[in-house]
Amino acid sequence: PSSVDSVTRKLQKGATLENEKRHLFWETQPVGKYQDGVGEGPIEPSQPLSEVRQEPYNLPSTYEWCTCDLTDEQTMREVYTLLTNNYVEDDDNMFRFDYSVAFLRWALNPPGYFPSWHIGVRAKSSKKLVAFITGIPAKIRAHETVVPMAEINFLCVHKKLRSKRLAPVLIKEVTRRVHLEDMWQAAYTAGVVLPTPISTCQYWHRPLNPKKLIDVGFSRLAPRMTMSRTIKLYRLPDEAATPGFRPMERRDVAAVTRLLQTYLAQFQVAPHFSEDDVEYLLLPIDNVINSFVVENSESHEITDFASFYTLPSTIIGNQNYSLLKAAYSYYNVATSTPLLQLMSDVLVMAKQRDYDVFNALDVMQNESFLKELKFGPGDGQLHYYLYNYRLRAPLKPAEMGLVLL
Ligand SMILES: CNCCCN(C)c1ncc(F)c(N2CC(C(=O)NCc3cnc4ccccn34)C2)n1
Repeated sequence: PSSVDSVTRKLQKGATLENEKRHLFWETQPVGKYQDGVGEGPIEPSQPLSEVRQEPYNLPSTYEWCTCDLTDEQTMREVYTLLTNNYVEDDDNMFRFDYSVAFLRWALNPPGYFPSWHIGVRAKSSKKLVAFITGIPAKIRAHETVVPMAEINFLCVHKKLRSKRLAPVLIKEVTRRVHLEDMWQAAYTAGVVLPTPISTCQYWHRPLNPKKLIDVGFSRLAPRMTMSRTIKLYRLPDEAATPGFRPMERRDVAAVTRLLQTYLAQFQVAPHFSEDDVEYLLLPIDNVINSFVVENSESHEITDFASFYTLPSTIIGNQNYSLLKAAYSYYNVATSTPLLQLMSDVLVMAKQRDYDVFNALDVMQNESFLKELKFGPGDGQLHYYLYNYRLRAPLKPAEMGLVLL
């Protein structure tokens, strides 16, 4: 009936209006388009620190800035509660990310982090945390240049405060605080299209518990397939196949760092990991980060590395299940074991640890194993962005060596 059409039209108008406002903000930022002949590098010059705006940007009068000390239990609880109730949902509002407290502490307090880059907005009266945005320092290589950047993440505005134009203020405030630390570039990802993606990647999903995924609507029974046939299709061995495949330990840090640096050198954009970064970021913390190595039984050499991070999702409004336990492929290096076999062993590890699904982006060499290991393409695209840094041309997913959390 025509009333439905007008509702749909209004919704679509809302979305495009949202998109219009979004572009109005981003056109004021140094996130320029690709221009033939213009070289690679910063779009705007850095400023003397004296010229950086000293005072925070203005908020609506009933709100105030705060810095969230994530080493404080109470503050971490407030951040967790804001995100688990108001952070990214899928387009059909069936799932919402449920980043855990342990994950947030790991992800946001790496060596050399700046407490001032963990930014919150509170209601002055109730002191309730209603918005959040974070930055962490990272060395990112773009082609042959290693650039100190801020990795921006966890931009979240409480559902009740949407369309109050808070997001642009949060982005400007984190940019100001990054400038105060004499850093002028940033990297971020988003499921939405903004000016100007440096790469657009595709999510792929490998069911581990296909019955639950179908019950909660994450995936659908394929045509002409029964549930029992589907369960059999995705069955995995009980043990890893590769001799010497085991969880990573502290003694492996130097070898894993060498493996990663050599491997990541082939990608046009990639993190520049030090041993300290590897020790902090890749040693196993159950239900946060799991990592594995292959140790050659004769030479005791570390020849391969694989890792995934844990990011559950709240299942919104399902009677039987409340949580989707998802593993996300992180960094994987295969120099002796075929990548296909290494990733098959990682799937076995995730299944052993009761994950429901294993997600991977089509970045790095992931394309080479996705179909054979029975991943299916997701509907989620992830767009990568650099702030104030122009590349010569956008990257194919296989040229992207950076995975953000
Ligand atoms: C720096 N941050 C980027 C990573 C945040 N990540 C993991 C993310 N960013 C956008 C996505 F599109 C996405 N997808 C994983 C695929 C997926 O599993 N889609 C179904 C689903 C299950 N749970 C949720 C929660 C929110 C959105 C979709 N969900 C799509 N992942």
